[in-house]
Amino acid sequence: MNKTIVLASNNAGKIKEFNALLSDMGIDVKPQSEFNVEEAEENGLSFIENAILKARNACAQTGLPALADDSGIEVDYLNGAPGIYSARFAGEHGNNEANNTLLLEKLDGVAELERTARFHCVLAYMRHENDPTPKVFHGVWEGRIMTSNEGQEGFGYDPVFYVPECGCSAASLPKEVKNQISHRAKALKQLFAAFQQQSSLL
Ligand SMILES: O=c1nc[nH]c2c1ncn2[C@H]1C[C@H](O)[C@@H](COP(=O)(O)OP(=O)(O)OP(=O)(O)O)O1
Ligand SMILES: [Mg+2]
Repeated sequence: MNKTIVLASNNAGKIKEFNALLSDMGIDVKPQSEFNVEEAEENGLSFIENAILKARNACAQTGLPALADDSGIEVDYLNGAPGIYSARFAGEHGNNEANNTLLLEKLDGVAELERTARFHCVLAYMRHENDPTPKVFHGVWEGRIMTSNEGQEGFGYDPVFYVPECGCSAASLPKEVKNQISHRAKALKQLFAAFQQQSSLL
């Protein structure tokens, strides 16, 4: 398995995690910035649609197979928000600090049991632009929203995401631990199993 796959993401935090996880699997992934891929418009109405849009866009602009990740956090008290809009919850795309502050504000005074939330990671893998059967994988990580920021590791909502199985925030976990148990790790394990079962995918 030594073929190049384009990673259809511009998120530095995600790219780091993919590099760590996929190099363990012997897969060579290159971020789309190396091919000057212009970002896709994420106008789908689900993680699945957005992941496919991003993968197809990267295939079209590189002629290579592509893997995209659309992910976000679903908060029960907010009826599932921010969901697919997680990256722009507070308005400006990718302003993690503002997103976390807004989320803490919206849950101000809400009791622990009502603060349940989960991360979703949907991966879409496409062999080429017109691939009629994109492979889609979905990982979920259950937790709840903290009452303040904690921890320096990770990215995005990690400082406000409490991981019950570890008793701390996701941003307090060493990256090796997060990369074993996260939504992204779970989806990638499925992808890897599919690659092993069906080598014609690569
Ligand atoms: O493990 C995670 N730990 C913390 N936060 C996370 C995680 N995984 C996703 N997230 C958050 C970041 C962003 O607010 C949104 C993803 O948005 P999403 O559109 O998929 O990514 P993005 O625009 O940052 O980069 P790109 O589309 O180029 O891959 O969910
Ligand atoms: Mg995005």
